[in-house]
Amino acid sequence: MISNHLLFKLASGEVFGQDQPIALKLLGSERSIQALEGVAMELEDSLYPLLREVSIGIDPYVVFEDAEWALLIGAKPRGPGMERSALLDINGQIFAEQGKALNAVASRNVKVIVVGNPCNTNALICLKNAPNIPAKNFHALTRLDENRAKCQLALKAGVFYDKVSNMTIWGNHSTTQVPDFLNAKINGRPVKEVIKDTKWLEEEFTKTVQKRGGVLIQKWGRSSAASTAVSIVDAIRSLVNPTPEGDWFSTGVYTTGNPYGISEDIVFSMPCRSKGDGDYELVKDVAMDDFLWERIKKSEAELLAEKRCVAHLTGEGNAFCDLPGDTMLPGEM
Ligand SMILES: NC(=O)c1ccc[n+]([C@@H]2O[C@H](COP(=O)([O-])OP(=O)(O)OC[C@H]3O[C@@H](n4cnc5c(N)ncnc54)[C@H](O)[C@@H]3O)[C@@H](O)[C@H]2O)c1
Repeated sequence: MISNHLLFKLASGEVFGQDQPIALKLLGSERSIQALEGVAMELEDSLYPLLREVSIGIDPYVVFEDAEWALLIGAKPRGPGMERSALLDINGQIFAEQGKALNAVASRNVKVIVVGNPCNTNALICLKNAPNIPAKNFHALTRLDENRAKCQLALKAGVFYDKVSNMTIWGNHSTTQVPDFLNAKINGRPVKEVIKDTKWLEEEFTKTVQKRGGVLIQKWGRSSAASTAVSIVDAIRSLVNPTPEGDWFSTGVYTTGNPYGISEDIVFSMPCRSKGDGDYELVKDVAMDDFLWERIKKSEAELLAEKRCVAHLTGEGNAFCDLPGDTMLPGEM
């Protein structure tokens, strides 16, 4: 569903620019190969001037050859009654295999955006299986959460979305994620100066962002494929265009040497900036208070537990699953 929205945006030039020809290599599974053929036919029939190649396959070692960008979306949804630990294992295996394939055949400078859930831990599994590609090149998509948070703040303040900046999502792409209203700005002013309703900020806002995907599924009977595709476009564009002065974006990145004291060796969403060269730097001077830090620690604890649960897939010994409660993905209720 997500890919079907995204592919047409990629082919149109709205992501990498109108002067950038593009080759799309689509990885499917045995079950989805017919659907893939259908999508490829639709892409061909759209006569996009920038689209120079569409190829499909089910072997990541073939499909990922020389890839410059790997958008890892395919994964299994959590079925009724399935434990989060089971989902971590089933989908983790997909990302271990894809990490190995990227390591073997992709461009050495490939940028990887993991969308399939649980995306932070899948990204960690993927990068651990790709030791010859810099860990910095791997992202877990938390941009949809950022966009949802901006939308809620704009609605509450009665301003247009583009007036909301400096929006960080900290942590895991799950219901422990932390949308940061301490550092976000509206019209360049701290959110708390513009929205005086602290109770709303502390209680309603965070909950609304965390559960937005689940509410959407309940209403529409399917997940947020279109807005997720838009957020993948935003995530890529943030890496290939310079970040506006003073602003930043959120993305799940590998923690190594972060100034905030967040555990090393996990994939954690944090504020980042880019020069527009595909790379990024952490924003290192974001303010913390107890309320923010307490919630960040909860998301960190969840990610550390997820990591222990997939140790067999990251090459770190035997897995031990002690997940703190059965937290949800944002698309679940
Ligand atoms: N990070 C985010 O913000 C975010 C937001 C929404 C959804 N998601 C996640 O994105 C994923 C995809 O969502 P969707 O709505 O497009 O689901 P979908 O079920 O419509 O599509 C998933 C596709 O993946 C394919 N697939 C399964 N295993 C595969 C494998 N090993 N290799 C290649 N392809 C494989 C399936 O055949 C299917 O076509 C889910 O895991 C969902 O939870 C993440």
